[in-house]
Amino acid sequence: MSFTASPSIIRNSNSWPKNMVVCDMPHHACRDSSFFPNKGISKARRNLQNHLTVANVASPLHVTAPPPEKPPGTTGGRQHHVAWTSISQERWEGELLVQGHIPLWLKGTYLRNGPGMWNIGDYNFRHLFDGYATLVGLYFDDGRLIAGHRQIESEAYQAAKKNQKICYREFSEVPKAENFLAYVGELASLFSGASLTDNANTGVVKLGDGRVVCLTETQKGSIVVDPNTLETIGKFEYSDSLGGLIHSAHPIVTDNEFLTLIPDLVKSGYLVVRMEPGSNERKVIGRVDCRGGSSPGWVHSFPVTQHYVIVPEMPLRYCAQNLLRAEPTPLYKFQWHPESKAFMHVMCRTSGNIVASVEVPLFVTFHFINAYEEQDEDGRVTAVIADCCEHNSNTSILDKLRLQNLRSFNGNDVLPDARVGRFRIPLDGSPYGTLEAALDPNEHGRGMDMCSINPNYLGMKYRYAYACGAHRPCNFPNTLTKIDLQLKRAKNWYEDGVVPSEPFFVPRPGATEEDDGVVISIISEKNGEGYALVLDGSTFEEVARAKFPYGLPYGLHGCWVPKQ
Ligand SMILES: CC(=O)/C=C/C=C(C)/C=C/C1=C(C)CCCC1(C)C
Ligand SMILES: CC(/C=C/C=O)=C\C=C\C=O
Ligand SMILES: [Fe+2]
Repeated sequence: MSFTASPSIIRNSNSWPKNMVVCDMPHHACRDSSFFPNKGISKARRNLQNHLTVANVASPLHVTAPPPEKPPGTTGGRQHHVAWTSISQERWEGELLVQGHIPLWLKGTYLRNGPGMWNIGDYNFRHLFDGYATLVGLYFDDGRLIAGHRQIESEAYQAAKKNQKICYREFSEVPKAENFLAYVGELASLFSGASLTDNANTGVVKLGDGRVVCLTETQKGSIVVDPNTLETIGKFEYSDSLGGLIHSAHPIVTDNEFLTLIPDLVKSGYLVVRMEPGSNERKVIGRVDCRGGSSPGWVHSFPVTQHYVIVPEMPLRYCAQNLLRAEPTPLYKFQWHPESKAFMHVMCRTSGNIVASVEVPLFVTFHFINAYEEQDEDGRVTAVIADCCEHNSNTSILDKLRLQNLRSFNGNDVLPDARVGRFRIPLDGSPYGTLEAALDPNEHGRGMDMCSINPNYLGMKYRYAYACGAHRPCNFPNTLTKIDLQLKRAKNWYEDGVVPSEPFFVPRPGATEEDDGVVISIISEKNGEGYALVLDGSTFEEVARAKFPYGLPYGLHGCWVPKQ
């Protein structure tokens, strides 16, 4: 990854760089993405690269830029937190002033995706997950940090800008009948998936072949981006004929493979599929038939072990009627079916055989943290352990993420309790698995979501997880927490009024300790500002922070692209 600031940033450290590629127009004024010719940004990148090569600086060169003029977001006349305020420029890029010391080994780009724009013109979206995708990049090199963000040019976003209205079905928003009929043609488009969004606002992954793809829950919302310029390159087209309209928002991605689950809404089940680096073709490993209900459970994410893919069957199930509704229900496109029970299925990665399928206590989760195989003294695998951010089987968390709720915090503690839910799935043929808190949830303020681990421990016995916890009273997870699953303790980072995004762990190259690395998060502050934060993965103390010239909206998931 290369730095991407203009040379004027370096020469002129006290003023807004003249040739920085900035749009401080309100987003609805930026209707045409050709407004920003790519030529400028590439030239700036080349110039800075040349500068770095010649100067080979070890200490950061600073720029302080004035915040773009932006009307604060308001709810009923009251200014609301910048975390829940739409980004006001389509893109920005510049070097940040670093306080503290970014480790010199940290060379690469942290990319973070999320729904950063929650309105089109005067129309305000309802739910956090509805927003159009904003991709943020933090480029680390030589202790310096260049940051940028850019809107992802999905068809849904482009159509909304052009027509000044929603044209595709988002998480909760549905276009008014005349809009989408006019836009995509006929009603059949609903069933073919043509009216579903491709707004890739949930996560971003680096495939083994180097391609970087932004994702959401719709398959058509797989969009290839350039990690250097944050530019939208185009659709990631799956070349197989597996069909299906949706998939897990969180595939398991390593240098060797891409694994995901494709829910089958017709014959209630899931296809477990695998794609090789360099390929666009997913191949079926196996199929799981659901044991409860006529519809599969929502699979936002799933875990793997060394030998198995774990397929969760959550009683919060996709609901065909709700998919077709024009107005959102309290559970959006889903329905809670406690009578259908909850199950965990374990599939062998190589044969596709189901080696265990057990009933488990009811649960609600977005995010699995990790899983591993438990062995007895003789090294025989006796069970699978799978950990997740579990919302005490309370579905109300989905509705708590409505923007109106997030924007109206008045000091009352309204965040439902959550925990690290640990499933134990026996492999001896027993019909039941267990689900218990892996540590006392008070250790992390009974808030728990947006987790990461050391990626070298994926599918293996592990000790540490990083996540967002709670410092109560709050209405959203507002701390960063390091969970020690061995000692059953948590260490928490908190500052008054902050909304931190997912703490993302980057291991130090060559490290032998699991927590030897850094944790990166992007913080939105109550005064409308924000900064990138780097914590030591081991001590969980701050090592550096770098203020943005503007506060960023909340974001969801990220990935690390090491410098080549
Ligand atoms: C941002 C996030 O975490 C989740 C986003 C989920 C989305 C966009 C879900 C979209 C869907 C539709 C538009 C119709 C089909 C069902 C479903 C996958 C929920
Ligand atoms: C931000 C979130 C839950 C927070 C609750 O405590 C869930 C995000 C899910 C999508 O990625
Ligand atoms: Fe997620």
